[in-house]
Amino acid sequence: MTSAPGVPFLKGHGTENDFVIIPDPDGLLDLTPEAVARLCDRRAGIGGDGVLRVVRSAAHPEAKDMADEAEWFMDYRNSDGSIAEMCGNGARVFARHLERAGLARPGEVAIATRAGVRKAHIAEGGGHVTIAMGAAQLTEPDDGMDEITVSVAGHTWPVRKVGMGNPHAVAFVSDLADAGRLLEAPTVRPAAAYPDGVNVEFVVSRGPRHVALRVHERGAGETRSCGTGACAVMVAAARRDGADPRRDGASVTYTVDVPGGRLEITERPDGEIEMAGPAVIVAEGTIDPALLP
Ligand SMILES: N[C@@H](CCC[C@H](N)C(=O)O)C(=O)O
Repeated sequence: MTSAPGVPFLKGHGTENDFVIIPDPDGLLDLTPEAVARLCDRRAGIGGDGVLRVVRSAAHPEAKDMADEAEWFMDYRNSDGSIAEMCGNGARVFARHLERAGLARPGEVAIATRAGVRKAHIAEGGGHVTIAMGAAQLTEPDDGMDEITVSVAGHTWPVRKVGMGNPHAVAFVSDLADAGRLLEAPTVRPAAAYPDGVNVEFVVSRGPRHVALRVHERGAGETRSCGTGACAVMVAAARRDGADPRRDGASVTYTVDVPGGRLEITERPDGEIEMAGPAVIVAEGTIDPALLP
C-alpha cells in the first residue's frame, strides 16, 4: 500500500521562538490558516510559534516586486494562522535554512518579507545570524511615553508604541512576574491605537544598556522570544535612557534577555537596527498529509 507523498519540512528556533519551515520554492502549497494552526499545534501537530514558508520571490504575488533584490520570500504565519508583516527571529532561522540548504553562502543574503527586504549576515557555520531590521517607527512624546496603556493581571502601565514593520507596545515594569501568566492577551487602550492587533512586551532593567523582557505575541500568545519585540524594546529603552543615535551620531547596543536566550541589538546613527542572535535547525522530516490536506 502506498500513501500520498508528504510535504518536507524542517523545524528550527531562534532563542526558542520556534518555527515549522516549509520549503515551497514555486509557491504551490495552499497554506490555509487552519493548516498553519494544525502544524503549530504542540500536541497533535509539529508544534511551533509560527510557520516560515520559503518561496521564490518571483513566484509569490506579495514578493514579485522584491525579486531583483531578494531571491527568497519569507511567508510568515503566526501559530493561529494569521499573517504577520515581519518576524525577526524567523528571519534569522530563515537565513540559516537558506545557508544550510545551499541556497545562500555564509556572508550576506537578502530576504524579502512583507515589511520589505531585510539583509542577513550569516556567520561561518551558520549558527549566528545578524539581521538589518530597518528603522523603528516611533513618535517622540514629550514625557517619553505615548498615551496608551496596557492592563493585565490587575496592573496597568503606560506603553511606548513602536513599529518594527509589525506593531509593538512596550511597557516598563518593576517585575516581569507582574504580567501574570499571560494566558490571555493583555488589554491595550485605546484599542484604536492598534487597529490590527499588537505584540506586547514587558521590560525590566538588568543594568546599563541591559534589559530583560517577556512578550505576548499577536497570533501566538506568550512566546520564549520575539526578535522584532526585542528591537522595539531596545529603541524604547534607549530613548528612556536619553540615547538617540540619529541625534548623537553614535551607535548604541543593548543586551536584551528573553526567556529563551539573549539577543544583542544595535541602533545605528542612520536609524538602522541590527539584531544578532542564534539560529538553529533541530529537525527535518515529512508532514503527514492529514495535517496538510
Ligand atoms: N516572533 C516574531 C514576531 C512574529 C509576528 C508577531 N506575532 C506579529 O503578529 O506581529 C519575531 O521574532 O519578531
